[in-house]
Amino acid sequence: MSDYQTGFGNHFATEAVPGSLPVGRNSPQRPAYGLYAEQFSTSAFTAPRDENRRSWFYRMRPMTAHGPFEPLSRTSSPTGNAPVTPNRLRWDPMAFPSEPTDFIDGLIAYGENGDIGTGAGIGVYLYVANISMEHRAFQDSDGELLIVPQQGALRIDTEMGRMDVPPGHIALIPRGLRFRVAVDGPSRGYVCENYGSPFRLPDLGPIGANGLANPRDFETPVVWFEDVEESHEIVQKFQGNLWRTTLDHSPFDVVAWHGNTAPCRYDLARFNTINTVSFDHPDPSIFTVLTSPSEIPGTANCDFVIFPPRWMVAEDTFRPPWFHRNVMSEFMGLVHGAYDAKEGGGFLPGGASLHNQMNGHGPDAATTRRAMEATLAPHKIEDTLAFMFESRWVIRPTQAALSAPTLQDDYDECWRDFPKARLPQ
Ligand SMILES: O=C(O)Cc1cc(O)ccc1O
Ligand SMILES: [Fe+2]
Repeated sequence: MSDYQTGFGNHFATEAVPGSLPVGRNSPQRPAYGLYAEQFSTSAFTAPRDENRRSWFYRMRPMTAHGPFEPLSRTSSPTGNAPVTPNRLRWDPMAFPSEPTDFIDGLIAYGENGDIGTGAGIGVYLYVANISMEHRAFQDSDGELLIVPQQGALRIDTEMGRMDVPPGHIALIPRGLRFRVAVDGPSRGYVCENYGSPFRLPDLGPIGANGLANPRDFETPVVWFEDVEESHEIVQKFQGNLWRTTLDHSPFDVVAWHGNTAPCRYDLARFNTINTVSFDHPDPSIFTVLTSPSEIPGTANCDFVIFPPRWMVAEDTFRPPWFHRNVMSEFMGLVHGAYDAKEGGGFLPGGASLHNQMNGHGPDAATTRRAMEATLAPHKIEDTLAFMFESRWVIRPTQAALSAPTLQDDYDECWRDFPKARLPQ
């Protein structure tokens, strides 16, 4: 006969071995007996309190320690499409092209979710470019573009003004606005194409009136135009496909404008990073720069989250990101430096990783060992700038991304060799 805890949706607590459940905290530096702490999130971190669901597990081995899933012979999709892999994926940075390649030609789709037709979801791209767009402009009717340069400063000329966007900055281009990108040497970066509601600043709740990304640090260009009577190609992305037409003059001929939809840039170094000054590793939603809400409160179509340089001061805490299964799907990139969950290497500037809905991920074995052994003095994580596009829908990797030579075939190996907990006899 089993024992039970009664009630629906309570905050339950249960332990099979006395002393295995930490008291008053979630993620101590060394959980009892060498157990591993893991968060199991079945709602978005930011779901309203009444809807928020998560539990913490203390287990003998991290659930990340497994090899790739393979299709069961019975796996088939009702639509006949290839099954979406549940596997954790990681890519090395793309090489720079040897052929002349501009921003449009160098955009490579890595994943997508939702549906362009109904205006939900995101497309995720990486770009590599080595020449500027000349007599050519791009218009994305399918979504707003969040551009994250990783190498090479971009000069983005838009119908509403011009912006310089070096690595460490982001640019936000409204859906449908025409723009061209000039590069200064080999350039690489990431793009989130947002089919859903436009990105906005997150509510701050108990943080108060100030903090995270502050409105006054976003910079929208003043008007700029050119009077050029030369042929220009206009490339439009519409319902997933590229279309082209020509104009006999420059599209950048807006002489004045007013209104509240406009491009902007933001220096991520201005982000006011907030974190614990006591214990436990807070949910990464505290690092949200911008959010595109969906129709479910607190459950984003897409959150843009950064992991900037910051002080780590938490006491008796496992300081890196914890082991995690998440109802939300996470695409990550790295602008520079190293990411604190992957000290074992393999997640490189310009590279990317994808941890889709409910698939276990977290610190690699090297990071875990070091974090459990560390002396917990205040420590500044310098030279780091990772980010995440986090979405309520599974991000389906594209065929191009799955067959790219940069796809690592040994990603799962980083979660091998965790020592098993030793329970009292
Ligand atoms: O590295 C990740 O996957 C992102 C992430 C960061 C963090 O601080 C906590 C949880 C988490 O999933
Ligand atoms: Fe995660």
